[in-house]
Amino acid sequence: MSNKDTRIVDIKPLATPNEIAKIYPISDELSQQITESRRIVENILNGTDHRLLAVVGPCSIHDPDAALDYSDRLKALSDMISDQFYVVMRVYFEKPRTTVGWKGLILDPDMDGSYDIEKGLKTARSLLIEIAKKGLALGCEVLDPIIPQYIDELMSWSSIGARTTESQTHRTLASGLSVPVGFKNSTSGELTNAINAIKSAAAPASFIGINKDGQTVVLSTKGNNAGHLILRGGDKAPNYYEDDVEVAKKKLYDAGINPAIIIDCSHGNSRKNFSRQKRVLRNVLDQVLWGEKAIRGFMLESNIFEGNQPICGDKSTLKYGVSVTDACIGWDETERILVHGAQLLKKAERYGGVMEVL
Ligand SMILES: O=C[C@H](O)[C@H](O)COP(=O)(O)O
Ligand SMILES: C=C(OP(=O)(O)O)C(=O)O
Repeated sequence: MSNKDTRIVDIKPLATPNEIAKIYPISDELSQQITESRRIVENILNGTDHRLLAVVGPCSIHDPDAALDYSDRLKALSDMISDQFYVVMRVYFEKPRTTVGWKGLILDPDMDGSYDIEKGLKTARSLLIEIAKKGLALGCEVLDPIIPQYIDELMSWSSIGARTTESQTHRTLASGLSVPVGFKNSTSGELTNAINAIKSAAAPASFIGINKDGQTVVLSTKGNNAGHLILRGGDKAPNYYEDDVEVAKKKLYDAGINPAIIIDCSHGNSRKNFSRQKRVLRNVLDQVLWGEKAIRGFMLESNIFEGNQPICGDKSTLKYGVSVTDACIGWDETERILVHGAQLLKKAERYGGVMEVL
C-alpha cells in the first residue's frame, strides 16, 4: 500500500497563467496605464506626490456585475477628488479566514464549496481587465503564492494581511511582486512582525513557484523597496490615533525604514463596526491636516449598500451590492466622506498644505 498523498482526495490539472492570459490578454495601452499608476502609488508612498492613497472598495468581490457597477461609481468619484486622493480600488479575491469560511472568488467562485478555481482565476482576470480599462488603479490582497502569476500585471498595489505578515512565504513572495506591498500589523495589534516583513521583503530572495507556462521553477527576486506599514488595529484596541502613529514611526525609524503608513479604517480600527470607519477617517485626515507626513494613505471597506449578509448556499438569493464578508459602508456614505475629506484638504492648501502645527 502506498504511503504517498494519504490526505489528498483529488488532483486536477489547472490552466497555466499563459493559457488564461491568452484568453484574457491585456493591451499595451492598458499595460502602460498600469505602469503609470504604479509609479504614482510609489511616489505617494515615498512622499514625492503630496496626495493620499485611498484604497477603497468591497471587503471581498463575489459578484462581478456588482463589482463593475461599484467601479463605475468609484471611477467618477476618483476623478472628482483626484487632486487630494489617488484612489486604488480594493479588488480582493482572496480572503484569509480566522478559522473557516468562504475563501474568496478565486478559490470558490460559486460559493458552494465546489472550488472551481480555474473559473475563479478566469473571472478574476477578466474582471480586473474590465475595471482597469475604466481607468482605475487596482489593489489586491496577495495570499496564495501561485495566484500572482495569473493576475499580478493588473495590480497597482497589494497588501499582505494581518494573518500572513509573519510568514516567510509571503515575505519572499512580496520581494518579487511588481507593485508596492503594504504589510498589515498582526491581529494582536503588534507591529514588529509587519516591520520585520518590510525589511525581509526588501531583500532579494529565491523560492519555489511556477512560471507563466506552469512549470515548477525557482524564482529569484530583486527585493521590494516599496514595502510599507498598514495600521489596521488589533484585537484589543485600535491603532490609528496620533500616539499610535508616533510609536509606529519610531519603530520604523529604529528599523532603518523611512515611515510610510496607511491607516486601515476598518478591521481592528473600526472594531469591525462599519459605521465607525468614518470617525477613523476623520481622525486620520485631522492628523494629516495638522502636519503628519508619515501617513500616506488610508483604506476603507465600502460597497454599494452598507452592512453584510451571510452566505447561504444559493448565491442567487444574495442581496445585490452587499458584502458577504466584513460589513462595509454603503456607496452614499463613501461618496460623502471622501468628497468632504478632499474639500478639507483642499481648504488647508491655503495654509501651505497643512494647518499650522500647534
Ligand atoms: O477582511 C476580512 C476578514 O476580516 C478576514 O478575512 C477574517 O475574517 P474572519 O475572521 O471572518 O474569518
Ligand atoms: C483581511 C483583511 O484584513 P486583515 O488582514 O487586516 O484582517 C482585508 O483587508 O481584507
